[in-house]
Amino acid sequence: MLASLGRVHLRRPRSYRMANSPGGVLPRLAAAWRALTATAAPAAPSPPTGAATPSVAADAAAGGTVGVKRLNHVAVAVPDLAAATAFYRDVLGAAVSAPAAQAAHGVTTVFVGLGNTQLELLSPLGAESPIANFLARRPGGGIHHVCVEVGDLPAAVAVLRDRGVRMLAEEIKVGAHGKGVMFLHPADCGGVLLELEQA
Ligand SMILES: C[C@@H](C(=O)O)C(=O)SCCNC(=O)CCNC(=O)[C@H](O)C(C)(C)COP(=O)(O)OP(=O)(O)OC[C@H]1O[C@@H](n2cnc3c(N)ncnc32)[C@H](O)[C@@H]1OP(=O)(O)O
Repeated sequence: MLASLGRVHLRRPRSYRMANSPGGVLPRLAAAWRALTATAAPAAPSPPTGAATPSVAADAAAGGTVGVKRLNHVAVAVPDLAAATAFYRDVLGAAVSAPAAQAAHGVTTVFVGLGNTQLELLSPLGAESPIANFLARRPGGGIHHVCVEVGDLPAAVAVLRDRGVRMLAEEIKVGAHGKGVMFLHPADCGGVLLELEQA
Protein backbone atom coordinates (compact mmCIF):
# COMPACT_ATOMS: atom_id res chain seq x y z
CA MET A 1 0.00 0.00 0.00
CA LEU A 2 1.48 3.35 -1.00
CA ALA A 3 -0.76 5.77 0.88
CA SER A 4 -3.18 5.69 3.78
CA LEU A 5 -5.17 8.36 5.70
CA GLY A 6 -3.53 11.19 3.82
CA ARG A 7 0.02 10.20 4.82
CA VAL A 8 2.35 8.71 2.32
CA HIS A 9 3.83 5.41 3.39
CA LEU A 10 6.61 4.17 1.22
CA ARG A 11 6.58 0.43 1.37
CA ARG A 12 9.97 -1.30 1.13
CA PRO A 13 10.38 -3.98 -1.53
CA ARG A 14 9.25 -7.49 -0.55
CA SER A 15 12.83 -8.85 -0.87
CA TYR A 16 14.01 -6.34 1.78
CA ARG A 17 11.14 -7.20 4.14
CA MET A 18 11.95 -10.89 3.88
CA ALA A 19 15.64 -10.29 4.49
CA ASN A 20 14.90 -8.04 7.47
CA SER A 21 12.31 -10.29 9.06
CA PRO A 22 13.17 -12.08 12.35
CA GLY A 23 15.50 -14.90 11.35
CA GLY A 24 16.16 -13.21 8.01
CA VAL A 25 19.60 -12.69 6.63
CA LEU A 26 20.08 -9.06 7.81
CA PRO A 27 19.43 -9.65 11.54
CA ARG A 28 21.64 -12.74 11.39
CA LEU A 29 24.44 -10.79 9.71
CA ALA A 30 24.14 -8.02 12.31
CA ALA A 31 24.28 -10.56 15.17
CA ALA A 32 27.32 -12.22 13.64
CA TRP A 33 29.06 -8.86 13.29
CA ARG A 34 28.28 -7.92 16.94
CA ALA A 35 29.67 -11.29 18.13
CA LEU A 36 32.78 -10.88 16.01
CA THR A 37 33.59 -7.37 17.12
CA ALA A 38 32.86 -8.19 20.80
CA THR A 39 35.30 -11.13 20.94
CA ALA A 40 37.97 -10.24 18.41
CA ALA A 41 41.41 -10.12 20.09
CA PRO A 42 43.90 -7.46 19.07
CA ALA A 43 46.22 -8.66 16.32
CA ALA A 44 49.22 -10.53 17.71
CA PRO A 45 52.61 -9.03 16.95
CA SER A 46 54.49 -10.74 14.12
CA PRO A 47 56.86 -13.47 15.31
CA PRO A 48 60.53 -12.57 15.27
CA THR A 49 62.20 -13.34 11.97
CA GLY A 50 65.43 -14.63 13.49
CA ALA A 51 67.22 -11.32 13.63
CA ALA A 52 69.44 -10.99 16.65
CA THR A 53 68.07 -9.13 19.63
CA PRO A 54 69.69 -5.69 19.38
CA SER A 55 71.18 -5.89 22.84
CA VAL A 56 70.60 -9.01 24.88
CA ALA A 57 72.80 -7.57 27.61
CA ALA A 58 70.55 -4.53 27.84
CA ASP A 59 67.53 -6.83 27.91
CA ALA A 60 69.12 -8.82 30.71
CA ALA A 61 69.56 -5.69 32.76
CA ALA A 62 65.92 -4.88 32.15
CA GLY A 63 64.73 -8.40 32.98
CA GLY A 64 64.26 -9.04 29.26
CA THR A 65 64.50 -12.01 26.95
CA VAL A 66 67.22 -14.46 25.99
CA GLY A 67 66.95 -13.72 22.27
CA VAL A 68 66.94 -17.35 21.24
CA LYS A 69 67.97 -18.02 17.62
CA ARG A 70 68.17 -21.16 15.50
CA LEU A 71 68.03 -24.84 16.41
CA ASN A 72 71.59 -26.13 16.52
CA HIS A 73 70.95 -29.82 17.13
CA VAL A 74 68.76 -32.48 18.65
CA ALA A 75 70.74 -34.97 20.72
CA VAL A 76 69.93 -38.66 20.80
CA ALA A 77 71.43 -40.91 23.47
CA VAL A 78 72.26 -44.29 21.99
CA PRO A 79 73.36 -47.55 23.60
CA ASP A 80 75.61 -48.52 20.64
CA LEU A 81 77.29 -45.60 18.91
CA ALA A 82 78.73 -47.63 16.03
CA ALA A 83 75.36 -49.23 15.25
CA ALA A 84 73.53 -45.88 15.45
CA THR A 85 76.13 -44.22 13.22
CA ALA A 86 75.80 -47.01 10.66
CA PHE A 87 72.01 -46.66 10.71
CA TYR A 88 72.09 -42.93 9.94
CA ARG A 89 74.89 -43.26 7.36
CA ASP A 90 74.06 -46.53 5.60
CA VAL A 91 70.30 -46.82 5.98
CA LEU A 92 69.18 -43.19 6.02
CA GLY A 93 72.01 -41.98 3.79
CA ALA A 94 73.07 -39.05 5.97
CA ALA A 95 76.56 -37.60 6.28
CA VAL A 96 78.06 -38.45 9.66
CA SER A 97 81.11 -37.11 11.47
CA ALA A 98 83.86 -39.15 13.06
CA PRO A 99 83.25 -39.95 16.74
CA ALA A 100 84.74 -37.36 19.09
CA ALA A 101 85.38 -37.86 22.79
CA GLN A 102 84.06 -34.91 24.83
CA ALA A 103 85.92 -35.61 28.05
CA ALA A 104 84.65 -32.50 29.81
CA HIS A 105 81.07 -33.66 29.19
CA GLY A 106 81.35 -37.40 29.76
CA VAL A 107 80.11 -38.34 26.30
CA THR A 108 81.32 -39.35 22.87
CA THR A 109 79.54 -37.55 20.03
CA VAL A 110 78.81 -38.21 16.37
CA PHE A 111 77.08 -35.49 14.38
CA VAL A 112 74.60 -36.39 11.65
CA GLY A 113 74.11 -33.69 9.00
CA LEU A 114 70.49 -33.01 8.06
CA GLY A 115 70.78 -29.93 5.88
CA ASN A 116 68.75 -27.56 8.00
CA THR A 117 70.06 -28.86 11.34
CA GLN A 118 71.89 -31.84 12.80
CA LEU A 119 71.50 -34.72 15.18
CA GLU A 120 74.07 -35.35 17.87
CA LEU A 121 74.43 -39.03 18.75
CA LEU A 122 75.58 -39.39 22.35
CA SER A 123 77.29 -42.34 23.95
CA PRO A 124 78.44 -42.47 27.60
CA LEU A 125 82.13 -41.77 28.24
CA GLY A 126 83.51 -42.66 31.66
CA ALA A 127 81.86 -43.83 34.85
CA GLU A 128 80.31 -40.45 35.69
CA SER A 129 78.61 -39.83 32.34
CA PRO A 130 75.58 -37.55 32.69
CA ILE A 131 73.68 -39.73 30.23
CA ALA A 132 74.18 -42.96 32.23
CA ASN A 133 70.93 -42.61 34.21
CA PHE A 134 69.06 -41.66 31.06
CA LEU A 135 70.18 -44.81 29.25
CA ALA A 136 69.57 -46.97 32.32
CA ARG A 137 65.95 -45.84 32.21
CA ARG A 138 65.74 -46.20 28.40
CA PRO A 139 68.08 -49.01 27.37
CA GLY A 140 67.14 -48.56 23.73
CA GLY A 141 68.10 -44.84 23.79
CA GLY A 142 66.02 -41.79 22.94
CA ILE A 143 65.95 -38.04 22.44
CA HIS A 144 68.12 -36.57 25.18
CA HIS A 145 68.23 -32.81 24.66
CA VAL A 146 67.57 -29.93 22.29
CA CYS A 147 70.25 -27.32 21.62
CA VAL A 148 69.37 -23.81 20.52
CA GLU A 149 71.71 -20.94 19.79
CA VAL A 150 71.75 -17.61 21.54
CA GLY A 151 73.55 -14.46 20.49
CA ASP A 152 75.05 -13.68 23.89
CA LEU A 153 75.31 -16.72 26.13
CA PRO A 154 76.55 -15.02 29.33
CA ALA A 155 73.72 -12.50 29.09
CA ALA A 156 71.21 -15.27 28.36
CA VAL A 157 72.39 -17.17 31.45
CA ALA A 158 71.99 -13.99 33.51
CA VAL A 159 68.44 -13.46 32.24
CA LEU A 160 67.48 -17.05 32.98
CA ARG A 161 69.08 -17.10 36.44
CA ASP A 162 67.21 -13.91 37.19
CA ARG A 163 63.99 -15.68 36.21
CA GLY A 164 64.69 -18.67 38.45
CA VAL A 165 65.67 -21.16 35.72
CA ARG A 166 68.22 -23.60 37.13
CA MET A 167 71.54 -23.97 35.33
CA LEU A 168 73.11 -27.43 35.35
CA ALA A 169 76.65 -26.09 35.68
CA GLU A 170 78.14 -23.26 37.66
CA GLU A 171 80.05 -21.94 34.68
CA ILE A 172 79.64 -21.96 30.91
CA LYS A 173 81.61 -24.87 29.39
CA VAL A 174 83.07 -25.34 25.93
CA GLY A 175 80.78 -27.66 23.94
CA ALA A 176 81.20 -30.03 21.02
CA HIS A 177 81.55 -27.15 18.53
CA GLY A 178 84.22 -25.33 20.50
CA LYS A 179 81.72 -22.71 21.65
CA GLY A 180 80.21 -21.93 25.04
CA VAL A 181 77.30 -24.09 26.17
CA MET A 182 75.01 -24.23 29.17
CA PHE A 183 72.37 -26.83 30.06
CA LEU A 184 69.08 -25.82 31.70
CA HIS A 185 67.16 -28.04 34.09
CA PRO A 186 64.41 -29.96 32.28
CA ALA A 187 61.97 -29.36 35.12
CA ASP A 188 62.21 -25.61 34.36
CA CYS A 189 61.85 -26.07 30.59
CA GLY A 190 58.67 -28.05 30.17
CA GLY A 191 60.38 -31.42 30.66
CA VAL A 192 62.98 -30.81 27.94
CA LEU A 193 66.68 -30.76 28.72
CA LEU A 194 67.64 -27.57 26.91
CA GLU A 195 71.19 -26.69 25.87
CA LEU A 196 72.05 -23.12 24.98
CA GLU A 197 75.01 -22.66 22.66
CA GLN A 198 76.79 -19.46 21.79
CA ALA A 199 75.92 -18.70 18.13
C1 LIG B 1 79.07 -32.33 24.24
C2 LIG B 1 77.87 -31.50 24.68
C3 LIG B 1 77.41 -30.61 23.54
O1 LIG B 1 76.36 -30.82 22.92
O2 LIG B 1 78.12 -29.63 23.25
C4 LIG B 1 76.81 -32.45 25.13
O3 LIG B 1 75.90 -32.79 24.45
S1 LIG B 1 76.96 -33.05 26.68
C5 LIG B 1 75.50 -34.05 26.94
C6 LIG B 1 75.47 -34.64 28.31
N1 LIG B 1 75.49 -33.60 29.33
C7 LIG B 1 74.37 -33.24 30.01
O4 LIG B 1 73.32 -33.81 29.85
C8 LIG B 1 74.59 -32.17 31.04
C9 LIG B 1 73.32 -31.75 31.72
N2 LIG B 1 72.66 -32.90 32.34
C10 LIG B 1 72.55 -33.04 33.69
O5 LIG B 1 73.04 -32.22 34.46
C11 LIG B 1 71.87 -34.27 34.17
O6 LIG B 1 72.00 -35.29 33.21
C12 LIG B 1 70.39 -34.04 34.51
C13 LIG B 1 69.56 -33.60 33.31
C14 LIG B 1 70.21 -33.02 35.63
C15 LIG B 1 69.82 -35.37 35.01
O7 LIG B 1 70.61 -35.78 36.09
P1 LIG B 1 70.50 -37.24 36.69
O8 LIG B 1 70.57 -38.21 35.59
O9 LIG B 1 71.52 -37.37 37.77
O10 LIG B 1 69.13 -37.20 37.43
P2 LIG B 1 67.86 -38.05 37.26
O11 LIG B 1 68.05 -39.16 36.32
O12 LIG B 1 67.46 -38.38 38.64
O13 LIG B 1 66.83 -37.00 36.61
C16 LIG B 1 66.34 -35.90 37.34
C17 LIG B 1 65.06 -35.46 36.65
O14 LIG B 1 65.41 -34.99 35.35
C18 LIG B 1 64.72 -35.76 34.37
N3 LIG B 1 65.63 -35.92 33.26
C19 LIG B 1 66.84 -36.48 33.29
N4 LIG B 1 67.40 -36.47 32.09
C20 LIG B 1 66.50 -35.88 31.26
C21 LIG B 1 66.49 -35.55 29.89
N5 LIG B 1 67.53 -35.83 29.11
N6 LIG B 1 65.42 -34.95 29.38
C22 LIG B 1 64.36 -34.64 30.16
N7 LIG B 1 64.31 -34.91 31.48
C23 LIG B 1 65.37 -35.53 32.02
C24 LIG B 1 64.41 -37.06 35.04
O15 LIG B 1 63.30 -37.68 34.43
C25 LIG B 1 64.10 -36.61 36.43
O16 LIG B 1 62.80 -36.10 36.48
P3 LIG B 1 61.85 -36.31 37.71
O17 LIG B 1 62.55 -35.62 38.85
O18 LIG B 1 60.57 -35.66 37.30
O19 LIG B 1 61.76 -37.79 37.88
